[in-house]
Amino acid sequence: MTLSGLYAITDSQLLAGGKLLPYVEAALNGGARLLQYRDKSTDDGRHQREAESLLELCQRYGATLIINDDAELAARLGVGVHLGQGDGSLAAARALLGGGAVIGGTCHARFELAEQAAKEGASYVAFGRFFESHTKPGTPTATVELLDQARQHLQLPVVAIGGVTLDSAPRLIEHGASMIAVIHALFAADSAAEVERRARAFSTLFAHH
Ligand SMILES: Cc1ncc(COP(=O)(O)OP(=O)(O)O)c(N)n1
Ligand SMILES: Cc1ncsc1CCOP(=O)(O)O
Ligand SMILES: [Mg+2]
Repeated sequence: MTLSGLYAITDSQLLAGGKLLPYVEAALNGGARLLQYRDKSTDDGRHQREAESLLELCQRYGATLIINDDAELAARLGVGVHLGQGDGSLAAARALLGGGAVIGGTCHARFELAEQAAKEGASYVAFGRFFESHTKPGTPTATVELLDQARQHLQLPVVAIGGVTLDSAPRLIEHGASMIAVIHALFAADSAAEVERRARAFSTLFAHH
């Protein structure tokens, strides 16, 4: 599987009212290679149902599905997981999901968290937020120097996240981000056609990398 390109992340508010599947399909049509199912509610039944539908879509498009926060749901579906600093151990997730699963870890703006994530068996590390984020304001701010440091000293693909737009993404990619994770600049759109157009524009940025 590819750990490079546009990494689309769902949002239960932006995709409410029946938009989840059509907007995600549009993002996949536009070239998103990874999809994270992120729903911060505690509705386990909905999580299970929606994640199953998203898995079916991802399989159709050859994309990789990753579940936010919940390694057990990921294990039930046989997919990957993304864990933040308070979401449980990456090593335990690796033991649960096996060697082939994509497991990502949030490292905010701290290189030593990325070194730790690598030791615990992460498949990628995520730095950010890089810019003001409507979706998750107030987290620590990362810089492109951190991306340079990761490119030089870390043997893992790097995700850049947080307020990334079509205008700001190229610089992050130039500094070594293998994936750009996006919610608002992709899914805050009036139509599925617009999501597809944006996904294609993000994906094109990776064409020469
Ligand atoms: C790709 C990616 N990077 C970072 C995050 C943030 O994870 P976390 O810090 O656990 O915050 P929540 O997303 O759980 O609110 C992410 N989800 N995905
Ligand atoms: C989940 C997360 N973690 C750090 S910033 C962020 C939100 C990313 O969403 P957006 O692309 O809308 O800023
Ligand atoms: Mg989390």
